[in-house]
Amino acid sequence: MTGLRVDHLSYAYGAKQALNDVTFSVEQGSFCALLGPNGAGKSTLFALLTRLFTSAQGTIEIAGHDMGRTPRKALREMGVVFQQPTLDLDLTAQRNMTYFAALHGLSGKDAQHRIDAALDRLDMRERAGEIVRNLNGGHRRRLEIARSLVHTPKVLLLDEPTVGLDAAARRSITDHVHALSETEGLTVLWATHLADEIRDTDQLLILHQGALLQQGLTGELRAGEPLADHFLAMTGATA
Ligand SMILES: Nc1ncnc2c1ncn2[C@@H]1O[C@H](COP(=O)(O)OP(=O)(O)OP(=O)(O)O)[C@@H](O)[C@H]1O
Repeated sequence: MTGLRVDHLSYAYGAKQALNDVTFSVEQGSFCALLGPNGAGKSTLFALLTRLFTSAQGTIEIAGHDMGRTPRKALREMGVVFQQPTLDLDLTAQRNMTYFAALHGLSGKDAQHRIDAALDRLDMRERAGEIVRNLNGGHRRRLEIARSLVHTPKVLLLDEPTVGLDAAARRSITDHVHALSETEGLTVLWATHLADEIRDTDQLLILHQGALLQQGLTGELRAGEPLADHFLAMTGATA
């Protein structure tokens, strides 16, 4: 089954073509990395996938639901972690989770059960009572990922989720999210410009100047070359 399907998607800001006829699909339970240099069109793609923007050209399907025809069903199956953090720093981790659950119509014991499970998945349960301002950057990011899973989506989208984190926190978060796709069947789209966050067994999309230059299994695409070198050869940009 397909977790995420994008078909002939294009988008322009006035005369500036930001995405040009992008087509790809990600199987349910797969981890797919979207690698592109600054300005490649990653954020534009995320804005379209999350329906912040709409486009008359192309279609998007989330867990079998067409975003244009049945947006609510499609969005219900989606968890999103945006590049800019959106936690309330003055509330506890728990309150941030409860608030988000309520936005999804979840309350009471059912909500708490889901919150506990989501915090457990990211090893954050013991920090539930802490004020977010007192958490380090890595723990805040893990909390945001836990929060995005409260309504048990089938597809998780993350837009450069490790920006600003140190190497250890980056490693921990990439490991956690890889584990979510492996053990829980979550479909993951992970946008990054950092080649070291990507594994040979991940599906890879290389986006450059709004177009997909390559897609396939990372290990096969890089064919023995370090991924950063392969990316440089494809795009002229460092990763
Ligand atoms: N509001 C806008 N008006 C005009 N052009 C824009 C606008 N937003 C983005 N662009 C252009 O569209 C292209 C794609 O931008 P986008 O932000 O999607 O890239 P990105 O891969 O997410 O880059 P970054 O990693 O820097 O966020 C870039 O050339 C950018 O300059």
